Amino acid sequence: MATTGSKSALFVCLGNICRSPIAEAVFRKMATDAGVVDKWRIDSAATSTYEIGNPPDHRGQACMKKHDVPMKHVARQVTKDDFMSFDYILCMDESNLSELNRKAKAVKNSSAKIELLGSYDPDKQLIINDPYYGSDEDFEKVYEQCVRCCTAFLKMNS
Ligand SMILES: N#Cc1ccccc1-c1cc(NCCCN2CCCCC2)c2ccccc2n1
Repeated sequence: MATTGSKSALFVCLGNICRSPIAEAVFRKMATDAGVVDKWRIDSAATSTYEIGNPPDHRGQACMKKHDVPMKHVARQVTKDDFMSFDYILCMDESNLSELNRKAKAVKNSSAKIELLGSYDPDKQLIINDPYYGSDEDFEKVYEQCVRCCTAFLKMNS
């Protein structure tokens, strides 16, 4: 049950072990540092079933430790209820976006705003690419993009 003035954001990617748990953790730290985390429901999820029950990728964990951002998550797949209960569903690439819009069509009263997280990037990098087959550098790029986008998103919703 949402209280007055509360908002909610669900970060989504393909497997919910690389990009979306990083985005969730970065946003939660920013909201905490801004003193508003209690006004937010923050979570992340996958479009796929690939990694359900698994922790974040070890490369992402190493990146977040390097930046002193707490990250603790167990991968889950997005549910029909998510489309009704979150204000924002923020995803990483066009494949996530089309998959989410397809799933939303099967939900009677889907009210979430489904957007690319990259649409908030002041550097206009619209897509946050999947680092699964990539390097530590690719995870660092995901982190930097999430910092820029989450900063703008929080500012816009404060
Ligand atoms: N798919 C793709 C893909 C395409 C391009 C770049 C990355 C990926 C890619 C592949 C993954 N797991 C390997 C394939 C999984 N199996 C696919 C067939 C069904 C049974 C599961 C990922 C796992 C977690 C997070 C991101 C991932 N991303």
